Amino acid sequence: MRIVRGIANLPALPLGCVATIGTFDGVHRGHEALIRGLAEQGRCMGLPVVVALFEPQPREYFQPDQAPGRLCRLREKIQALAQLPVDYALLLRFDRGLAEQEPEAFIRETLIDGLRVKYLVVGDDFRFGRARRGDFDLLCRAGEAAGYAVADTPTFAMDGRRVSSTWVREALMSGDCALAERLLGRPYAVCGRVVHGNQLGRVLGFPTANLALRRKNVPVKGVFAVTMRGINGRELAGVANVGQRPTVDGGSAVLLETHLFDFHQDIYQRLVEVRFHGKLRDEQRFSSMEMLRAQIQSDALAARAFLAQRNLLP
Ligand SMILES: Cc1cc2nc3c(=O)[nH]c(=O)nc-3n(C[C@H](O)[C@H](O)[C@H](O)COP(=O)(O)O)c2cc1C
Ligand SMILES: Nc1ncnc2c1ncn2[C@@H]1O[C@H](COP(=O)(O)OP(=O)(O)OP(=O)(O)O)[C@@H](O)[C@H]1O
Repeated sequence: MRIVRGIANLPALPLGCVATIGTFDGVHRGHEALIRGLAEQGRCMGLPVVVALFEPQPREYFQPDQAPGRLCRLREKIQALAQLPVDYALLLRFDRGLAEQEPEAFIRETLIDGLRVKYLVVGDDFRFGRARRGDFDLLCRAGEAAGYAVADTPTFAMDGRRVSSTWVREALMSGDCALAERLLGRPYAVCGRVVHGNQLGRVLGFPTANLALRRKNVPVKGVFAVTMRGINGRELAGVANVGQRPTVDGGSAVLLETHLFDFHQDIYQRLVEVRFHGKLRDEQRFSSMEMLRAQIQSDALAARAFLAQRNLLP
């Protein structure tokens, strides 16, 4: 899969392509089904598969303070798309120019002249262009004139509900990691670099690898049984807290802190992935460090038991 920043950087696609456009937050099983269907069409037509992504996500552009916590950063989204049959991930910068572009101009410049799209798949609720005036019907009408086909996606549902990024967020907020995993097709995970904390963890007896979350809003909060990938080629087990550490007045930044079991290496600066398997409790403010320490100790035992049950303890 090639990553292309902006339509101007797309290599010439002489025969055109099959394409889809969207937010794709989390790259869940609904997205996967759509992309696999698109790739099948691409194979039949002998055309490459393009997934066009808006970045930032449109809701983040329009409502920066109210947009829901995103499930993944761009880097993770690209990693997940790279596991699917996608030839090009096209990043469309969602800025004022794009938000205010007339939908007809978007169709002409991006879809027809840029992508030379021959087959486009979007949800029938897809809206785009100035004042969200562009819709499925407009895409179809323009397609008839320009010679591309438009299809909407058959809904991919589980337990009678359409799988969506919103549902994955709801599952995580309610602490249901198992449901999030079913909807995503893999455990919910956060990637990042290990940064320095204030070294209190060692004093507490529970050193932690800290990841700065660099987002205002995260869809997970509280204490979890986790595993970590990216160190020594193994999956390490641990217990993690996502929060603001009210007991030690951790400030306003949300941190993901992971205590790995039976592990004593220096991993500062390492790029790791933390996978969330089960929620143990909400973060709390304790009246003493000793109470916090005792609680973390019982969290660690609970996490070990939880992971052992799922064969995730090395
Ligand atoms: C499993 C676990 C659970 C935690 N739970 C809480 C909590 O409920 N309340 C809180 O204020 N801090 C909690 N913490 C955060 C600790 O306050 C933090 O790890 C400690 O202050 C060390 O910070 P440092 O890494 O910056 O040195 C938790 C940490 C871990 C690893
Ligand atoms: N469950 C699904 N079945 C089929 N197509 C889907 C499904 N979920 C999303 N899509 C399609 O994938 C594309 C990208 O979806 P997008 O990420 O915008 O929506 P979403 O996952 O429903 O997120 P949200 O919950 O934020 O609305 C769209 O064309 C959308 O219609």
